[in-house]
Amino acid sequence: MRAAGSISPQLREWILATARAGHGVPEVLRLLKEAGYPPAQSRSAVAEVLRIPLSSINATAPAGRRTRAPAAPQVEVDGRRVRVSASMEAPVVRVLEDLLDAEECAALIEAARPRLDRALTVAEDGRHQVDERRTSRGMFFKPGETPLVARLERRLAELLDLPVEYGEGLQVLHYLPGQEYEPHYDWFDPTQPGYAAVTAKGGQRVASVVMYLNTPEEGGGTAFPNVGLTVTALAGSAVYFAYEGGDTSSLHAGLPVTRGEKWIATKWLRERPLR
Ligand SMILES: O=C(O)CCC(=O)C(=O)O
Ligand SMILES: [Fe+2]
Repeated sequence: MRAAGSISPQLREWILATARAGHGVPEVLRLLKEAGYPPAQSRSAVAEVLRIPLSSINATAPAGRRTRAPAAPQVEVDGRRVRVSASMEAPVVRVLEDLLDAEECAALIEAARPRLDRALTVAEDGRHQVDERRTSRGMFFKPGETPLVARLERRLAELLDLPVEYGEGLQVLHYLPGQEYEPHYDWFDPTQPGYAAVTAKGGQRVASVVMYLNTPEEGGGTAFPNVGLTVTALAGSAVYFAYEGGDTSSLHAGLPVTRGEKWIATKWLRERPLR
């Protein structure tokens, strides 16, 4: 192990510049490994330079669970056939057809509609905040709040091979023309001061499922700008994507709705049980 203070000025500068350029800790570590630095040394250097607890980036910390990506061509879950119509590996993306039926989509929208509020994001200090990057309105269901929510949670658990306790409460978002969700990552940035608080229960997020509850007349797809992919918002279908914390290829956005409206339900999955 390297003693504190023995990091060369060049390495210190490089770590700072790379983190400031928007690369997450795992990406910084990957680049260091590529450049030939021993992993343990890299971890302690990154922890010291970025002033984050070594335990939050230590590879020896108990590894949490991951989701299983649904396999093409189709998966039988909850008595239905979910078709996997497109797959990508970097980032891990699956486009899922017929995950929800029309009645389920309509029932979720109607249950959410009276409870919509300005959608919040998680601030750097871990608190929820109103954010200009996210202009939609939304609400959260409590885990298992209604029989329909509970059934969807079980369906997703079976589909992704991850028990329901690893899932955050289902979120429903509503976008009107002009509203969007600008490019962002769903994983929590370990370099942010609020990281310990948001991950204290459940740990890091490992995957997301964005379910389309209606088909917008125009616009409103989910874009992955780093890989040039846009998934069309089609009622009843969904996009699943997984990321090891810091996977910058998972950058994604809810594109502006240009005509009509857009309703989605999002499920975020954690590496450890939340309850
Ligand atoms: O609206 C979308 O298509 C994307 C939503 C999203 O990224 C999220 O809820 O985290
Ligand atoms: Fe997202």
